[in-house]
Amino acid sequence: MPRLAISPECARGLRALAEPARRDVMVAIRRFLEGAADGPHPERVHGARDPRVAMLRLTDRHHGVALRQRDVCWLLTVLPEDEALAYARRYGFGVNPEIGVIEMWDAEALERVLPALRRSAQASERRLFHNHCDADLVAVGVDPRLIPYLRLITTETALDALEPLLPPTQYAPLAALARQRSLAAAWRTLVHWRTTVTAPGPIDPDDVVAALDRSPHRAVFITGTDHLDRVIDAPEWCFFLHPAQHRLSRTLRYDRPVLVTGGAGTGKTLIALHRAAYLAEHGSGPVLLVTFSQGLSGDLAARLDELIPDEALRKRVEVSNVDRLAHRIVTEAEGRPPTLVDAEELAELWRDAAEGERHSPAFLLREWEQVVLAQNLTTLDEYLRAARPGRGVGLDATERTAVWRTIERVVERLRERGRRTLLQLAAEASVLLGRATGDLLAEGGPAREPYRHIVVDEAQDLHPAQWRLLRAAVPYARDDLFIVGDPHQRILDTRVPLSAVGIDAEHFRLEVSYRLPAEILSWGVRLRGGGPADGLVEDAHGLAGFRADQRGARPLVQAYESGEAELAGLVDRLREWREDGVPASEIAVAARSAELVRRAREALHAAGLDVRVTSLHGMKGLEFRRVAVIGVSDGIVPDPDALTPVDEDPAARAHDLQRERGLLYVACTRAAELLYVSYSGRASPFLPL
Ligand SMILES: Nc1ncnc2c1ncn2[C@@H]1O[C@H](COP(=O)(O)OP(=O)(O)OP(=O)(O)O)[C@@H](O)[C@H]1O
Repeated sequence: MPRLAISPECARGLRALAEPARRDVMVAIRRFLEGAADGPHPERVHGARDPRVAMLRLTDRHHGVALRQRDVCWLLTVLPEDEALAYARRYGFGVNPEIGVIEMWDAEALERVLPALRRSAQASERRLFHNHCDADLVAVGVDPRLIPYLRLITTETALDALEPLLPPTQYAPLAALARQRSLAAAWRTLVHWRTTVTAPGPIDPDDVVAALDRSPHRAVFITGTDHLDRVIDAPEWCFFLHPAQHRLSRTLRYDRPVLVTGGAGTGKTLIALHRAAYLAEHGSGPVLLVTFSQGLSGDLAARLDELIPDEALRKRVEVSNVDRLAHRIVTEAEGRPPTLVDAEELAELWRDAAEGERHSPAFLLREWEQVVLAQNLTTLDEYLRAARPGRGVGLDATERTAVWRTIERVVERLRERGRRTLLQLAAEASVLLGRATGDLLAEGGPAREPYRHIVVDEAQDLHPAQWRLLRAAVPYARDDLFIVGDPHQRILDTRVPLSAVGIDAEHFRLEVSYRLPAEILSWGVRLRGGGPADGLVEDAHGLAGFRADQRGARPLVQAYESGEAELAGLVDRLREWREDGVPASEIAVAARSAELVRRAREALHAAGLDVRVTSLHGMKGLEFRRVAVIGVSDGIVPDPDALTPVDEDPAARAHDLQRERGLLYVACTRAAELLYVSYSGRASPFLPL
């Protein structure tokens, strides 16, 4: 029986085929897979650059192009006959001598540029790689067949011009070698492309099958006809992970908690989903996949359904958000659901309590959440001795005592009314779990943590009380916590390093955004400011190195005379997008103020444009092809009501500004294709010039 592997390009092409051609092609591929005597057979292609290239006559019109070795056929594409023939003759194939992954390059185009390379080499004495012998180049993974071309290259610009013709695993080390002139730097670029943690064993450059096994981002081996249908029908991210994504999500075991950070669109959520799926299959108990909000957990659950079609396996993963988890644990312990206080009532309680006090209600609320609840302080004595990280105004012992008394009054009022905040619930739930575990451990019984593995998405916004809850909900054991997040996308005030909540995590960083075109990414980085963002990790990194592989349109920033003109401009813009054929579900509009959200919704609804219109907060974690962010005007962004007065607490104000900036950055980086930003009057001070 032949073995079939499918490339992501092939899966994409098959998905795009119109019916009935698609159905007929799929029937033929199934027959090939089943080894049917009258099914398609690989045929040699005359004039192919690689003798292993074969053609499969799938239907009268469509032919498959494959690379064949032994019983394996790696199906690269399905095209009309002429195009398939041209494709088959065009590409060269190899196995990276250093990391053993499969490589494919545009050999025909390279041959076409050869005369130009020769001419420029004749005109210049300089050779870009003159310092490196052939063995050096092979040591950083260069295919020996490409070396004659490299010897003609005179400048970095000439090398960059060849990038589209070379496999990325050839271009990346060469570019590093040209820029940094160091073999170690060149070699390091290759490590990103390894799909396993450990280096592969000896590499046979002629063994295509072994190379395909090492390249799950380029080839999925099909196990049967049902699997074939799934690989073609499911979204690409379900089967084809980029090497770092694959490596991180499918590592056999982690002995310590893991933290993966990376900029917008680097695939953190996909990694979290794949890790959860991996743990469902290979882990040793119930898995919790947890995120920040209820809306996001709904989205995660739907994506996990796509990733794990097997119902029994899917049931091993519970998808939730931290608030819901806390609520459930408290409900179970108390036998009835706790009553939550709403924001208005809480604000009123703080207003009453602060009357006649030195500090404002907002200051006191922050002190409660960021110092008292964050450190789980339960007595005045503990509070008097506590550090107050992130708080800009010092408090002496007398002031602390007064603040503590005020906080106590509010907590007491809440207790009297039988109401609690979500953070209080998280704190109580972690105590409840700790108690259960402690008791059982004391008896020498099994641990009572409800989960064996926890995977956390959007980790940057979790409060220390929530971290304590998660820590208490899973035993200290291998593969306990797998955490993904981006400190630059923080939209709340928590900036806690994991080490401060007892999580000693091994840290990995992702650098390539697969969502953003380079133009939106670099604009976004200017908006956000590339400096380090604190939280999650102790040694905060900036956004240096964060990059995108794809190019696209620059963000369009549009100024208007008035709010009305801005809304009219939005309606025109969205009409255009719909006329371009973009489905309404792939468009989102966001604004900072609830009033603007309401007005935009009305204007768009009246124009028959029913797209998602939401607050900047509501954009967190989502993705759309086209995004419009409106009302990015001075006086709206940052929201003046969300800023602490500078004379009250300058540090808190600086944090507020950073949070508001992060919020705008999050909304703008949801756009995978086009970003439109508008304002009326003066532009927001956050907008890059
Ligand atoms: N392996 C992949 N296959 C297909 N698409 C991918 C892959 N990796 C990333 N992408 C694209 O990049 C997008 C971003 O992935 P994901 O949402 O996991 O990133 P993220 O790092 O969680 O983003 P953010 O932090 O901005 O929410 C995906 O929705 C998808 O469009």
